Amino acid sequence: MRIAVPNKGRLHEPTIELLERAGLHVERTADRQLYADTVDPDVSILYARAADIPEYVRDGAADLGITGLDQATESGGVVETAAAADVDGSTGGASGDAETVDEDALVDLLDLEYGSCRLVLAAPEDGGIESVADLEGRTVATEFPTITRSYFESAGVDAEIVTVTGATELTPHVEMADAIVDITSTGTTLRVNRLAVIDEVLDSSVRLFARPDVVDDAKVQQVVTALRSVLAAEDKRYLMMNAPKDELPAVKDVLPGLDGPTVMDVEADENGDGTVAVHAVVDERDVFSVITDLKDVGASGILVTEIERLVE
Ligand SMILES: Nc1ncnc2c1ncn2[C@@H]1O[C@H](COP(=O)(O)OP(=O)(O)OP(=O)(O)O)[C@@H](O)[C@H]1O
Ligand SMILES: O=P(O)(O)OC[C@H]1O[C@H](OP(=O)(O)OP(=O)(O)O)[C@H](O)[C@@H]1O
Ligand SMILES: [Mg+2]
Repeated sequence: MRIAVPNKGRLHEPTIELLERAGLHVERTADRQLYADTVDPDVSILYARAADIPEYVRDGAADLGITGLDQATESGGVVETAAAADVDGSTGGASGDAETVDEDALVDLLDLEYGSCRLVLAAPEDGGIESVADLEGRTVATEFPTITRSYFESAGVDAEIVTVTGATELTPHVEMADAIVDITSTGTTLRVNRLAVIDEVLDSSVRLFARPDVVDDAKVQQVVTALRSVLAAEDKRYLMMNAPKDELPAVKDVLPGLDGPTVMDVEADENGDGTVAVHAVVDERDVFSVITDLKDVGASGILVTEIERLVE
């Protein structure tokens, strides 16, 4: 099984890092390599441009692809979520309507939660363009012509779309366009170029994509489980502590845990006064208050550690 991943650009490093954390160690060879093996002999990596990855998956050059939702949407074909594509056969209703399933669709298996950005319609500040309707008969420059065309179609506005390959923000200032559809994340580039957001076109983040025919493949499911376990662990912490046995109910009240805390006898409890060790998984954002509450009920020696992966 082959996974297409970005060969360079801002998505390359975080993608390799995620695969590593998921236990799919990528073998490093020459810098300009096309393929790499992983620790799993059945899984290899194909390096490609972020924008080309959806096509590689559709064509069968790769089975899975990791890239931005914006890129998958731009490359054509409807992008279905795993549930909407009815991949596990358990969902019914409207999603089961075969006529709505596009042959070219890629299945959006998992939101990998990085590379977050927004595709927005933006126009010069104080330039008189305040809504999409103001662009009737005007020109819009973008690196995303497919998405932009369908956005204007749904808005019922007839605008001319000009395709550029970068530095889109410059085009309104050289009279090439009246507005742009471009990516923004921090908003710095728009601000520097005195452009104001008129409308949101698409919310994007990096996803794991698959062709519909490989979704039920056992290896694909293993990759999904491995990647999901990294995401699940990200905002959790593992807490270990000692607590007096008779305070256990109070300790358990403080620790919502996944399946409640694990409680173990402590060998060093020589005088048998009933000290136990308690381990639990806690939401990262709750750690601060949970520790205060634990100390109040007599817990001591509290350790907080990060979790590498959490397979549920
Ligand atoms: N601020 C941002 N600007 C551009 N892309 C972003 C941003 N934040 C997240 N992304 C995601 O990264 C993708 C761009 O990947 P790409 O490989 O083109 O990276 P890049 O760093 O822009 O490289 P290049 O030098 O080729 O432009 C976008 O399609 C989007 O999914
Ligand atoms: O909201 P911001 O944080 O400012 O990010 C948005 C900018 O970043 C991207 O450009 P990139 O750096 O990829 O350069 P490029 O145009 O050469 O692709 C994108 O095309 C915007 O111009
Ligand atoms: Mg770029």
